[in-house]
Amino acid sequence: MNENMYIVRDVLDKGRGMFATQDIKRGTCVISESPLVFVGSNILKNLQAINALSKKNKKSFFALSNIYTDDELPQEIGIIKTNALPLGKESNEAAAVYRVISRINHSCAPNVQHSWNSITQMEYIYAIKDITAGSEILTTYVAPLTTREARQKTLKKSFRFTCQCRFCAAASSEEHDATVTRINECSDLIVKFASSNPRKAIQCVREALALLDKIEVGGKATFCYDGFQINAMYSNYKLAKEWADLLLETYRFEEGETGHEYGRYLAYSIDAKAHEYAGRGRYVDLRGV
Ligand SMILES: C[S@@+](CC[C@H](N)C(=O)[O-])C[C@H]1O[C@@H](n2cnc3c(N)ncnc32)[C@H](O)[C@@H]1O
Repeated sequence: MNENMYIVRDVLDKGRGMFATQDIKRGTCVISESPLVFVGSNILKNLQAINALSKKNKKSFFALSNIYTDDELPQEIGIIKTNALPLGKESNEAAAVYRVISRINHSCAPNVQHSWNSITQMEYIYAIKDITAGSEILTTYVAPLTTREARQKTLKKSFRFTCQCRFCAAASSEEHDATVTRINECSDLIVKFASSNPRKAIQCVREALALLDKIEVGGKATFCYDGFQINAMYSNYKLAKEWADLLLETYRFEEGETGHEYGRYLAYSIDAKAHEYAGRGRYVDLRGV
């Protein structure tokens, strides 16, 4: 763990939070950390897991914030509900609580992204944009490609605060909503056109990537994957290789080399034909799209 890149300190109206102590370049792993405790939907199991913690870890756990103090919940459950982060789909466990990572506050315009690695059993936090020394390190607690209303509703219900980020500010929320709505439309159009009109599908991939560049909330690797897959499917292997390289680079910036898809994407960049759908469609010239 690199303790020098950040500090955890009090922050006005948010409790504690994490701040950069130096300039951090996009793609840097800001922190990697093993969970204090794994948690799931079984309350009894959660309480037993917390009870089994070492004295030091128990102290760290009970030092975390609890926003559910008025709800007559056991303190342990309040802390879990405030601090647990979901793990990846490939994990046997649902979520985990961390001594340091659980201190990261929310923004709908985050500068870091979480990534769970089920082999190392660690959570990694990667900078998705350059972060200047002194800035707060912020992740998103909600799906970033949703409208302001939906994000605010979830944050209020689950975390009991109103986000004041630039995308929630009245002046820019309408434009941001229109952008995320269009990105989601592009996503649907890619699925619709992938098998009938691959040129149109690639156009939608490019449009979504350009819009994501504008709002910088991460999530570009998914579209790079679409670009790669469509080119591989219609036997445009030279282009597929270019998309696979872009996919690998984008994924490395978003999820790091510790991301669980990194090995698979590396294989595509070495050999675009490694994809299961490679050459499945009749050849369509996708050059110049
Ligand atoms: C996982 S904890 C984050 C660390 C917490 N601030 C602390 O003091 O330990 C989540 C809680 O932090 C606070 N929080 C996170 N992001 C916030 C934000 N953007 N504005 C206000 N409060 C925020 C809320 O109380 C939320 O329920």
